Amino acid sequence: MSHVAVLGAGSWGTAFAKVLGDAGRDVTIWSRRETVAAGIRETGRNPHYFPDVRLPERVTATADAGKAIAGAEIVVLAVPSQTLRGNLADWRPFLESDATLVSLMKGIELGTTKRMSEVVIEAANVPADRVVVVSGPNLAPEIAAGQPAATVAAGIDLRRATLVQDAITTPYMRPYTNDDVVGAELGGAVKNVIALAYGIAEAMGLGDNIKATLITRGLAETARLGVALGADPLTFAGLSGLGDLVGTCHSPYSRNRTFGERLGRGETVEQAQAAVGQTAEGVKSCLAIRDLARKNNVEMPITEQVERVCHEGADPREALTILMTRTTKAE
Ligand SMILES: NC(=O)c1ccc[n+]([C@@H]2O[C@H](COP(=O)([O-])OP(=O)(O)OC[C@H]3O[C@@H](n4cnc5c(N)ncnc54)[C@H](O)[C@@H]3O)[C@@H](O)[C@H]2O)c1
Ligand SMILES: O=P(O)(O)OC[C@H](O)CO
Repeated sequence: MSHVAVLGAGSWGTAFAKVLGDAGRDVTIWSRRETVAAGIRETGRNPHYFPDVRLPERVTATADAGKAIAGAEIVVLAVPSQTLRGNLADWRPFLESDATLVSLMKGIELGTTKRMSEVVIEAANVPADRVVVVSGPNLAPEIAAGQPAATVAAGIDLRRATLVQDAITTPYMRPYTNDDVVGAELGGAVKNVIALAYGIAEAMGLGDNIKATLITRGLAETARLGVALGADPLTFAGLSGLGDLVGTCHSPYSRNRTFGERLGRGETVEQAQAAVGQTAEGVKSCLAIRDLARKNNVEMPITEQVERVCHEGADPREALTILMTRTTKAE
């Protein structure tokens, strides 16, 4: 069996490589920083992200993308959404002609408003059936610690979705297949925006009623956009929809929720980014999702207000007032 390449040695790339290794796959992680790659090779741990987590012996690392990708039948993409296109331009020459490309990203590209699988198809110049999206309630620190979790491997080619499902099945990870790529990707991208709103609400000392409302109405606007783009509405009731939304909003591990809490305490986006350190996709994606919704004449009031708070300096209290005083309507 050929090895799996995991491109990106951040929080999720590292935890996902551990899952693959525990499922019996030989894994090569590509890290941008040679120090991180050397740390993984020499200590069997990612010194920057999970210094206390021992990676399986089958997992190694390199800072040479060509070496990581050559011969891999599965190539896992685990970089920030906004850098993916540029990264793929560099990696494309090394891809095997039948490799399955797995997207772990939960974002929408700024400017183009494209989903990550669309970016992969374009930038790697591969047909849509070669892309599988993995998305679900998958907080990396829990998974790195071996806590049980489930996820979705979504692809239009069931054979490839099943290939990925098999490659990540372990006693602590239970993956389901799904053919709704659009629904899986939108659930993952929009939940980050709603988690920002949830974090803001938490920091403002708002009660459980309104936080439950944010989750429920957040899912409603996610599904509205999804249906307009051809997703199956039922996908939003599944792991990559409601599951991920609830997991992210509730978890102190969530970078998006934490980022929102900092904004809700009055920090600027720059201060919150410096404190969180890692990728909080919703901060940039809220702009792209808002634009995508407007293009498709879909109302996304929570996303609109998160964008105003993140990028237009709006006061969260004013944003809440706007949401609460919208024209009343049927559910
Ligand atoms: N962490 C999680 O729990 C989790 C779970 C599911 C999905 N995701 C998604 O996975 C994706 C990656 O997130 P993460 O948690 O690994 O983020 P992270 O911030 O922990 O890691 C990002 C990695 O990308 C690298 N990177 C940054 N800029 C780069 C560039 N220009 N080119 C190449 N590499 C670059 C960083 O060095 C780092 O290794 C995001 O879309 C996120 O939403 C994360
Ligand atoms: O830490 P976050 O907010 O990026 O969320 C991580 C995962 O997407 C949860 O499924």
